[in-house]
Amino acid sequence: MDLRTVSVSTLPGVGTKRFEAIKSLGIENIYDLLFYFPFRYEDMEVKSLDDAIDQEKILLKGIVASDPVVARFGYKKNRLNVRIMVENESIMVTFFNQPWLKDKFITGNEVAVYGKWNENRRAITGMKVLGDGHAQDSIDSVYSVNKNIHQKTLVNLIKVAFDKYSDQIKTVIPESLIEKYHLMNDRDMVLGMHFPKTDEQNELARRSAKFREFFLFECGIQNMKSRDKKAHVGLLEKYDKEYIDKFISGLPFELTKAQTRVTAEILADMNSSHHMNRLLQGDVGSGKTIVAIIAMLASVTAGYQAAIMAPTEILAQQHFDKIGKLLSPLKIRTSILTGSQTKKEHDTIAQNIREGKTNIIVGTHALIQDSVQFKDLGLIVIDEQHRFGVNQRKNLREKGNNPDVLAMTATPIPRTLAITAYGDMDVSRIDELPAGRKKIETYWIRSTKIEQMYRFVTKELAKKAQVYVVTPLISESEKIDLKNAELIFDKFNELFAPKYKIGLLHGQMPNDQKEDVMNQFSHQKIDVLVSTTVIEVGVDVPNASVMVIYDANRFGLSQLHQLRGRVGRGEKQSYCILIADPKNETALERMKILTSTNDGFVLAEEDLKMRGAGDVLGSRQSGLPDFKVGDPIADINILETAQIEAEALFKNDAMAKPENKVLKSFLNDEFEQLNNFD
Ligand SMILES: Nc1ncnc2c1ncn2[C@@H]1O[C@H](COP(=O)(O)OP(=O)(O)OP(=O)(O)O)[C@@H](O)[C@H]1O
Repeated sequence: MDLRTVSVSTLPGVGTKRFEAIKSLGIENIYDLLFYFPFRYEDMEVKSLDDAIDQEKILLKGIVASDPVVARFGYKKNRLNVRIMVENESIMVTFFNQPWLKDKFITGNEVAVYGKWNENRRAITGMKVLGDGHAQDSIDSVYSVNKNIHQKTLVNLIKVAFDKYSDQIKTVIPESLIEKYHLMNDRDMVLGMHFPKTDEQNELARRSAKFREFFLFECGIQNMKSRDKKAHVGLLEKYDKEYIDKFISGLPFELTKAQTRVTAEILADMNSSHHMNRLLQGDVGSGKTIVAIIAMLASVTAGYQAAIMAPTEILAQQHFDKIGKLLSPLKIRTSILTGSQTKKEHDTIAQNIREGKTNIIVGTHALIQDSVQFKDLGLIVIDEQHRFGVNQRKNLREKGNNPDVLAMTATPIPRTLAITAYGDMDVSRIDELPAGRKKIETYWIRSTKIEQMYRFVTKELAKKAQVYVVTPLISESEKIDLKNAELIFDKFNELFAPKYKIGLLHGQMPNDQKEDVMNQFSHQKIDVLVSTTVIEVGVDVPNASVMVIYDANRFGLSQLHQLRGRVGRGEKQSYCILIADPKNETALERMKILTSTNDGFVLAEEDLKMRGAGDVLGSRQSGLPDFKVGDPIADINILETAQIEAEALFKNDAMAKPENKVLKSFLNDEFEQLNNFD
């Protein structure tokens, strides 16, 4: 019997109202109910007073030493006080608003009270009382419920369902893996998750449930990947190899080995009939842009259009300028589409794109509007892909006839994210910087020492350095940020103008002004650029060599690394000065890590540990699925094992084996849902 086809409403005691209530938790059938696991457990082991920790929960056992007294206070409130003797000490027990518990305390009887310990008063605020005989050790499961349904009701329903259907719980994980990793079968796991008798039993059940959850997820990913590969649905972009080789040898610099390798990987994908879904990862300044340009040019030589979507207008403009410089001598027609163009401009550009008059289109998310239709889109490049939501990426993909996709990111991908969020993508990595780059020297100073920074900047300016000064995000409000940037701008003017030219850049400036300031900075007409974080990603001015970041503790590690990556992009020795007054250990730790390493990978791993995946990649856009039992960061080892096993299963076509029958039919039903995961 498939428990997913048996409705919870068939259980005794579940009428229409209760069924509705339970549905509000997302539970409809017996399978859902049995796999609705507790989100935490309360340790109900009796402890000694020596183990009691202030403000933490504890279960204490003792003899009732006084008659309970219920006192009323306030409006309809009451308090029950009773003393119990625990290890020869009289402990005060208080329960709020549960006067009926009075009957549980009979002088001279043994009781166990679970509650919050107050060290100062040697007292406990009770949450639960276990009477005589019940005070043995146990573990209590705690479920996430809502106002429609009580913990107790839910637990009872799970009990009833388990008693009736436990024989029908089929184990979906292949037997060989259960043995290899010493896991529980699904029936024992369900039992150990809901009603554990010992910590060991619960521990094993949890490990099994985590493996099961990760493994099924990874099977979904593998399935998607193998479908993409098998079905010849991708575009075959037969590009002109000779032309591309010539273009590469004509570049003003030689590609690094890593750039050459990833370019070959990408071109091979494009030149095959399977669909390319590739992630290009390379640390800040490693030279991803030129690789993307080569790929786009290849697509054009194959007779297709190519598009690149950037997260900000500044970046789109920068790409457009670079592409124009390199490709217009070759008569490649390029255009740029952003949100700030007039309707007339937009319409003309969109028409050229539709009619195939434009070969390469650079844009922001304006590219995904309905009014933009391509004639024959062959390749999409998505720059800083985590800045776009899953849907935005999907929309762009749907613009052509399943075009090849190249996503780029400078965020080094910690293992967790590589396995989960990007699991269905092939990954190319640029793991070296262009020759001649020097290590950026990073210093951290407290705001009281700000004069040191001014002195340093004075010295560097005298050496013709260009300086970025990034002002903090004081609040969510752009206005306040701006005011702050203006104050700092004034200060720099006071100190350095007119000898040096100071520029100001912020998000609220009209586009053409932003462009103008950026242009002046990149042509060395501005010496110091005071900016909000609009310059965070991608901005490329190789001559700039000093980065000053105010209130650095307000930024995440990955973000600081991105900002710092705006310098050290040429051959000059570059510096980064972080101004911060860390208020706690973690903040202090972050400053220390930044000054000690330039390795984006190390920083991203640390960031992930400190802040969680959602924050590192921008919440909800991380593409990380919502796991229920496992935590992709804390349980990375289980996740990796699950990934390896799922991959092996698909690689060897082992799915056809009889031992995987249950898994296969289970997944067949689940895949529909998993396929939506982009
Ligand atoms: N092989 C190379 N040799 C020398 N310079 C290079 C090479 N490849 C790229 N560059 C230059 O290095 C700088 C950084 O390259 P690019 O802007 O592509 O970096 P990126 O990987 O996109 O970094 P970010 O993620 O910070 O935007 C550019 O000025 C680019 O022209």
